[in-house]
Amino acid sequence: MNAADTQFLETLAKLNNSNPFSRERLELERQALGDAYRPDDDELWSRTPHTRLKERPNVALLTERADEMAVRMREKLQAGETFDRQLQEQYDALATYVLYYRHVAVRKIDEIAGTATQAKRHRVWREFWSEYQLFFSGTARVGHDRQAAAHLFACLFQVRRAFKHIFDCILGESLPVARLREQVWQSIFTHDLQRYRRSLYHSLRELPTLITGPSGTGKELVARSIAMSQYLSFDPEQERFVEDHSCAFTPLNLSALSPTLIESELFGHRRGAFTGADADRVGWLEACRPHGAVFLDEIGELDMTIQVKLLRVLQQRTYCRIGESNERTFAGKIIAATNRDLAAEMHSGQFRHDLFYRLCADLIETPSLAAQLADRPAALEGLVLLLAERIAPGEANTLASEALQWIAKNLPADYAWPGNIRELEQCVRNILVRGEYRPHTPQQVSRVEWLANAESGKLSAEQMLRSYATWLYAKHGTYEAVAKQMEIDRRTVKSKIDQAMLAKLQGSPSKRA
Ligand SMILES: Nc1ncnc2c1ncn2[C@@H]1O[C@H](COP(=O)(O)OP(=O)(O)OP(=O)(O)O)[C@@H](O)[C@H]1O
Repeated sequence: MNAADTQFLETLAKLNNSNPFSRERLELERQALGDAYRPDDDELWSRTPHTRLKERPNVALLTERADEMAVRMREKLQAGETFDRQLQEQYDALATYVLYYRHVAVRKIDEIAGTATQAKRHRVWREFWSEYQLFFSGTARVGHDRQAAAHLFACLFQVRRAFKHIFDCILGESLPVARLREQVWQSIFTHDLQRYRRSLYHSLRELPTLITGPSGTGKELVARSIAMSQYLSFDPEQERFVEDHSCAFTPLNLSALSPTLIESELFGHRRGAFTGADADRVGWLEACRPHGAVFLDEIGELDMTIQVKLLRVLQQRTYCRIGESNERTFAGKIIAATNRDLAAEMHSGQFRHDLFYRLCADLIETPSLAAQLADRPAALEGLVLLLAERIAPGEANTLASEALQWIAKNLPADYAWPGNIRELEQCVRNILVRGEYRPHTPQQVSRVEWLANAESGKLSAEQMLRSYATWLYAKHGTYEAVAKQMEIDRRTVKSKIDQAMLAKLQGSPSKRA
């Protein structure tokens, strides 16, 4: 093996364990390929409307070289040569890389998943297993049996799913969004993929993830990507995954529910536990599969008494149904989100310290669209085109150019997009349907739908109270601030918020429960 081979092998071992959304990854590709590296292919970390990963020449070149070197090294092993520990580890990484690209990356997810036909799954697994044996039997690799192969297959399938969800769903070419993709990957695998594969793949779900960021910046999207990318064991005897990954996500919008309902939805209840509980009910924590996640949207809304119970779930993984005393164990992952300043709420006594710190073990922040465009104004073009592909696939190019022209002509260059990507999506949709878009700023909605009604004397005292409370809430963002201004109690404010009006004020569709 010459110096170039040694350098390639060393770098590829690092690359095999690196975060594909990091800048480090591009640097490693550059090192591994040397003069052959194509600098014009520098976009792995940010998907553009014109780039797809499999078309990247650098990846194709790397795969080709890795393939060729893996076969050479395998022949040496078969001829009786032995590798020292370091070389053996590098060979393991090289073989893993090759197995991924030959058997997993080239497959569509539903060719491998639990939903695939038995015949398809059988073929994919058998091909993987037989090449795994070719690479590893007779080597010093620890545990090169069927179970070890099944575990590696499961990990590589997880990598495939995570990559697809993050790369395809979290759009944006700016640096803040590139960092977001990198963070999401770390939430799934940590920063050390090798350690994850070795020992963390089952226990990492015990760490909750907290996603913060303004409304409409993709917090739910991020939560879904994490939930759908959890580890699933592969059973080599049955030749199938233990579960279907597609039903792993359970979202719960806490702001739309009363405290009693939240408690019952989350923990379940026993028949007769409270008025109206006329049958036993399984809560979301109980229904969540071990590889799944419960997503608690608007965690800042959680009542203090439920915060205590949730803390117990996070610390001890246990909870009780309402009206029961026997403890049950929660098997999945908790993902929470908020667009409020949870640290400030903790300091003002509205959110428990212990729960806050527990949730912060893994923190992700979604950037506002304004921050993305400040970093890279041209990112708007790519986003509009990708959103247009989602909205009207057959008309994406024409719709995107119509939308971009309309935006350039009618909105100020520094328009802040207060509803973020959700608003941009709505703008593109409106332009498709009506050929124009009218931003729903708080001032406009208030003038058109509320003050105008008040001026014409149409509102009852109750409607007036609800509208005013909602309008203030949209401005201030907390019940406390509204309560203080209106000189009424926080709970009354909460009960008066009109969700439909709030959604309009925030430029977003009404929340579902
Ligand atoms: N980075 C992104 N890439 C692609 N789509 C995005 C992105 N961010 C947001 N969106 C889209 O914007 C819409 C709103 O996203 P989502 O519901 O995840 O936002 P959110 O931050 O959870 O909002 P809220 O705080 O109001 O619940 C969705 O249609 C989502 O697909």
